[in-house]
Amino acid sequence: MTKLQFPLDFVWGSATSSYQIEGAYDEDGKGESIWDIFSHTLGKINNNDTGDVACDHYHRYKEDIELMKEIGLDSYRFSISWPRILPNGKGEINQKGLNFYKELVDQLLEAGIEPVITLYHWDLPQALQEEGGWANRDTIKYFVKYAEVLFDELGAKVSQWITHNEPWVVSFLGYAEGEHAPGIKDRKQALQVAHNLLVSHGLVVKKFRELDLTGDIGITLNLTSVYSYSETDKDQEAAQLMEEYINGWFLDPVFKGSYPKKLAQIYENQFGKIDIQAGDMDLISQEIDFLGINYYSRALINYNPNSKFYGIESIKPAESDYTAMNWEIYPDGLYDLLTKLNQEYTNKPLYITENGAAFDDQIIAGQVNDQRRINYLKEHFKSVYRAIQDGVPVRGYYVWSLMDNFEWAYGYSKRFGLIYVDYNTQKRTLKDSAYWYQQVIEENSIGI
Ligand SMILES: OC[C@@H]1[C@@H](O)[C@H](O)[C@@H](O)c2[nH]c(CCc3ccccc3)c[n+]21
Repeated sequence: MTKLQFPLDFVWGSATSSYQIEGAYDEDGKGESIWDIFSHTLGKINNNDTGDVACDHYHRYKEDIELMKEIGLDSYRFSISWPRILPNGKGEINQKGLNFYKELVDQLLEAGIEPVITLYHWDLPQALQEEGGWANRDTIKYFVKYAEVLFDELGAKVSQWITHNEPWVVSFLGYAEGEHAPGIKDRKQALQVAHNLLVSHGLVVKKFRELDLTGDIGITLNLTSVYSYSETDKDQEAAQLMEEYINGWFLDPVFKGSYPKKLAQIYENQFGKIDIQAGDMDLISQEIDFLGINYYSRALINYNPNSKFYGIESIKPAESDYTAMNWEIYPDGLYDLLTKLNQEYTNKPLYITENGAAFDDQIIAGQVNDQRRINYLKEHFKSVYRAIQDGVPVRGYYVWSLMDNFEWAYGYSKRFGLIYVDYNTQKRTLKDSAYWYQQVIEENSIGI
């Protein structure tokens, strides 16, 4: 069997986020987040599931770290719950909340697992939402203060920081489509939110530099490879617009200091100007140390005059394979994305901060034979291998997710984990994919 050998220092990890796994939503002084409010609002989440208990990671973190050790992770990416640190988003620090993350980091380091912290993975303190949330430019300064508390407390121990997880989702699912917290449907407000998130990213990076911390800082964007369904001008124009909407809207400000021209003009014609202050774009596009990429699938686009979104229509080829999220399985898209990022945006190190798949996992006699997830991961690892061979500086890969968890509007109905969670008993069971991943990590290679 041929083995594809990864670079010696390649980082194999797995990722989670606070609201999706911690539970203890109102324990030890934690304040409410917008996701506590959203999930407690009937009809918003599948089966009216909530993150009140989730995987009870807040109490079971030691057991979960043992499982990370068993898999052999080099690194673990997790997010910090802002309202656990600052219950009102600003002001009084909740020491018990801070202690939880200090202990988590210490236990990870003791286990030889590198902690990578995401400062914001969607769980805004509800107290700030009541003042307008990310649509209010004041939230930016509270985010910087929150980051500073964590830099002061953990900066000496944590060497990799991510300012935001997927500002596109926060903006356009939270404030335009209304599918995510805070459930607002106002595309103009969503554009202001996107801008404020980017400014907050820039100011946190600036604060990180001022504190002269030893680690690296970057941002994680959900990105997809966009393809035109045909060579017709209309299809190609629609694909180009989708590229600007999904990828360019955040990649261009961060790496080029401006919004994508075509779509920015469409939005300005439709909504007027958003509030962009002098110096914002320079702040947003200041140097970062790495880019985090969350890749799941591609977008295949054709022009449809009846489409509700600027003539853009997504095509789902019948002959393709799909995950339980109905996302097309398209590993080549990861290779194409990585090479495009390196050629058109940045020579900085790239991390796959999320890639993974939900399938209808069944636990039978204490085992989960998730061969489809093994196949999915192997094919995507091969795409990363090809990109590295072509000189793209991909430094690491975090499987989404370490364990089954609260899948936002889908609640607990979608399982992405390497570890199966029985939510009635909270029993964890390593799936076949976890044992497969354990061997990949041990050998730092994949057999093809
Ligand atoms: O849906 C699986 C994961 C989430 O559980 C993570 O919290 C989130 O970072 C994340 N992002 C994506 C890709 C973008 C996306 C997010 C939500 C809904 C649809 C697409 C997939 N995922």
